[in-house]
Amino acid sequence: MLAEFDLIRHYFTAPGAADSRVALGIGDDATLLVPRAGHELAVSVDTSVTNVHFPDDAPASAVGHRALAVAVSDLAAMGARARWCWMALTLDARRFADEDAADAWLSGYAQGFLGGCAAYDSTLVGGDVTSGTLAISVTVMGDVPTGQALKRSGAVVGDVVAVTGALGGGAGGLELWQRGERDLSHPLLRRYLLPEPRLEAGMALRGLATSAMDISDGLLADLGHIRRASNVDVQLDADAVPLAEGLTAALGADAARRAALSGGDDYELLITIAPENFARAQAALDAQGLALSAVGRCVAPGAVSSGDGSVDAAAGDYHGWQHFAPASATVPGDSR
Ligand SMILES: Nc1ncnc2c1ncn2[C@@H]1O[C@H](COP(=O)(O)OP(=O)(O)O)[C@@H](O)[C@H]1O
Ligand SMILES: Cc1ncc(C[n+]2csc(CCOP(=O)(O)OP(=O)(O)O)c2C)c(N)n1
Ligand SMILES: [Mg+2]
Repeated sequence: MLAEFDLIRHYFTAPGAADSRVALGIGDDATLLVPRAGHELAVSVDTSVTNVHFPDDAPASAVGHRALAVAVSDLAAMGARARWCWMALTLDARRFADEDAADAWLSGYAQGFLGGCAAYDSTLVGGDVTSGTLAISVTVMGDVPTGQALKRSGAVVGDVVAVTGALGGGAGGLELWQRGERDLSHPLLRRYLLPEPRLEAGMALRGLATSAMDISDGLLADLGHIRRASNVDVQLDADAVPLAEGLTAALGADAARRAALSGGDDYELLITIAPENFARAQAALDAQGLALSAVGRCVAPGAVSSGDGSVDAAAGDYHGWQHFAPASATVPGDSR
């Protein structure tokens, strides 16, 4: 096994053009960056842990891609452009004791991670390597013209609630993986293991969406964040939620609906937008080959009869992902 520093140099020195806004990159105690004038920096960190966020036996390249993509998704949700990332990698010393196995895994992982960096225009500028349970913590930094970031707090009564793409594919892919499906070209497996952050969509929605977030925990749970931050309620039309390709065929109608409403791992954008701007936003995303579907309306707090009434009766016992929920607990997705 290579020493930490050799490992970093060997696997994680990204090729490509030097980034003129990196005054000092990998190799010193800290990174020095030159922010763009007239922009705010958007910064976020997300951790991916083996057997919590991805299966232990997932292909290494997918693990690398996914760890970056889910972190970059938070920049997309802010309407920011990706710029830089830091990757803190914890490797299981026992699993990586065999040199060939370690090399195979790290090569695949680096290919997935650095491929994502190239695709999202995010330069790897630092990180950390430690031993322990396999986990990856990715910090992303992006920029957005001052005042134009899409927050969770801007929704107002009357806004349309909309989602990009289709939902349920993340949870559907996880279910298929657990059933033994291993063909990474399967659309549902791709949605789970190779999600694509909606960066271009987020940028196109600047000045149009009144609020935005990415769907990581499940639509119902994540809607709760916008409701709380914006002090609105949401009348959701659960039947209007677009289902991922092949989801109903793979899971059946009930489980497909549950996956789309509360499965999580979709990394689509959830937005609110004034009705008069909806068609313009839809056209902008259509030009990117991405659907924008209206799934509900923002209403005054309390205007819907009860917690589950804000969704519809059939969704009442659905819940979103919670890291510390006991296995038997049901947590209403739209509870505050
Ligand atoms: N350990 C922590 N310390 C400080 N802030 C945290 C911590 N964990 C989460 N947060 C903050 O709480 C908010 C919600 O976090 P999270 O649910 O992980 O958001 P997301 O789904 O966008 O990743 C974010 O603003 C995040 O920065
Ligand atoms: C092996 C495995 N089991 C279960 C899941 C489901 N899952 C784990 S974490 C999570 C929610 C998203 O992760 P979180 O750490 O909450 O991300 P954040 O909201 O901070 O972006 C989901 C749906 C999964 N992705 N992989
Ligand atoms: Mg997070």
